[in-house]
Amino acid sequence: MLNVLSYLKPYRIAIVIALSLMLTELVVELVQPLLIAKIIDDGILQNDLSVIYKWGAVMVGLSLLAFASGIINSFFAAHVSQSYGFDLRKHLFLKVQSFSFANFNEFQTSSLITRFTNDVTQLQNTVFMSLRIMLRAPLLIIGGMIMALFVNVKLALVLVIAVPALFLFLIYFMNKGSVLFKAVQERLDHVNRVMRENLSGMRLIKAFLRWKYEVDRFTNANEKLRDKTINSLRVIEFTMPILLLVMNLSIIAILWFGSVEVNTKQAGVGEIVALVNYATRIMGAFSIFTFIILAFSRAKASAGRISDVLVSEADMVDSTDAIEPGAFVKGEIEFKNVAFTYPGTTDEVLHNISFKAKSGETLAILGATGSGKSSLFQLIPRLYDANKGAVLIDGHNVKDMKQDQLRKQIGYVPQEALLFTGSVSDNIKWGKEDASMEEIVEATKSAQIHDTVEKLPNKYDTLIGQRGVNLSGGQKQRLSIARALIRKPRILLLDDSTSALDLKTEAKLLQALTRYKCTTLIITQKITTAMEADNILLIEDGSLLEQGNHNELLKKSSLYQKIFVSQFGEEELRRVKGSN
Ligand SMILES: Nc1ncnc2c1ncn2[C@@H]1O[C@H](COP(=O)(O)OP(=O)(O)OP(=O)(O)O)[C@@H](O)[C@H]1O
Repeated sequence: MLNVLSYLKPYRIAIVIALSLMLTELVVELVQPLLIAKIIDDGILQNDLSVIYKWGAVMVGLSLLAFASGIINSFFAAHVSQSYGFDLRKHLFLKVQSFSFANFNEFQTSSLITRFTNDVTQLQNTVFMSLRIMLRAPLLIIGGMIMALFVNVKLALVLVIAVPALFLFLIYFMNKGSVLFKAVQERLDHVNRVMRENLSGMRLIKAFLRWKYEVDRFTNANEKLRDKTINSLRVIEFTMPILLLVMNLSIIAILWFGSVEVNTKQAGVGEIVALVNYATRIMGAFSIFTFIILAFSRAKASAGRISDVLVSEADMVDSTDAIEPGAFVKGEIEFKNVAFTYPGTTDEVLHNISFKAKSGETLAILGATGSGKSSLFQLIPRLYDANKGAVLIDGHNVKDMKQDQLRKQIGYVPQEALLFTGSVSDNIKWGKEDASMEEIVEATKSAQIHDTVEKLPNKYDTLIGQRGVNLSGGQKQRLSIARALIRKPRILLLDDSTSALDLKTEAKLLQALTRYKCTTLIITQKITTAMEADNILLIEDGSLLEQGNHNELLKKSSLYQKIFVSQFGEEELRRVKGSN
């Protein structure tokens, strides 16, 4: 909580001004009953009009002062709360950018979205309310009691007993509420998660006629959110009637004992009126306490959730003496006895992998689905760190390099071609912000997508829908390749990125890649692609089964022969072996 509140520091002057103005309003409110008592006792009961005029004018003047203070206070409260929300979102965003995938395992995406939006808004509103009314309520209660004691100590004892009891009662509910509202936010996370999965998988849902299942899943999550919220509100609900009961009983007690005091001339009517007035104001302040408990309980839960993200240590940070490979990287890749287990899991997915790809070479990686090919790729740009052994680039362990310098040298095309909302050229420039139109065209020509882009309605300015919905799978793949090529990387990683291309286009693409002279690693299922590579790695169940070029593997690897036969037939294998 303190961690999250520390973001208010830059606004301390504005906060002090807002609180001073709020205190001005409060003082006026506390003085009013005293003035009323004076007007009744010294003016009305004594038939002295001058007293009525004089204190009446003071009351009007003070009301105007409170009015002006209220308006200026609102201005500062809005400024502070909005700026605070802005800063929190910014710091959360920056923090999340520094996360490794291991960090991401800690927080689900839907939960992060709820924290960025709902939780920040909750805190922002609480800050606004605190500067406007929330702090005013407890101060009004305490100030009201003190003033009541000042007016008549004996009668004010009623309030001295009732108010602290109510305070303790409310604090108990506040703590209880905070636990319950944390659970509400978790349910909200769940609703967001279901909604997110549903919206991103809409095509699949329609194709598999799964909408009814999805509606049920959403209804279930929604019901759980409703029930939990109702449950939490229930705790808060009966605080209000109890408050009213206790305060009304206090007022009756003041009137009862007050009438005795007036009869015995130990108190004036004005004093009783002032005390009842203080009691009513205290009751008003207490009644907004229910709302305050609600807001603070939610804010406390939200602050905890935001704080969890902010204090979470990014586990992949550059060491202070990290090497800067800069532009000198040759692009030589070496894996030395590498083993890898995904964070938070126990099964090793890569075992003792060793291989080398010399600068400018092309290396194909073949293996069954789930054998660990993509996992191996992710260790090169350090999306994850190897648990054993070392991944070396130009002889340096990637763990010793500056991450951004390392990644600058790598063009990575992930298995799922992900595009962003924006134009075709925006998406390609994503790989190099300052790329010229010539560079864009050069990249798209190499990726064999230039002709297709030229046929789009607005060519390079054609807008791509969310995640590239208006493009075919092969078009998305080639645009992703163009995005990687525009950086002229020293290392190019293609994770099954040519799977949707026909053989002719793929051959042209591979030919074009040779011009880039980068070290290229291609995960592929196609023998035709592997044939073009200088070296082929055969991966099975996370182990490197065999390596060699096409001809070598055809001779020595039964698995490679099997893959070859599955794509070209027994006869072709016999023919090729015979001609070798
Ligand atoms: N983020 C993750 N957390 C935990 N385990 C994972 C994660 N990603 C993949 N795995 C597991 O690691 C193993 C290797 O997966 P990987 O994606 O590397 O295989 P692959 O050979 O690239 O498969 P495919 O050809 O289907 O893409 C699989 O058993 C998979 O379940």
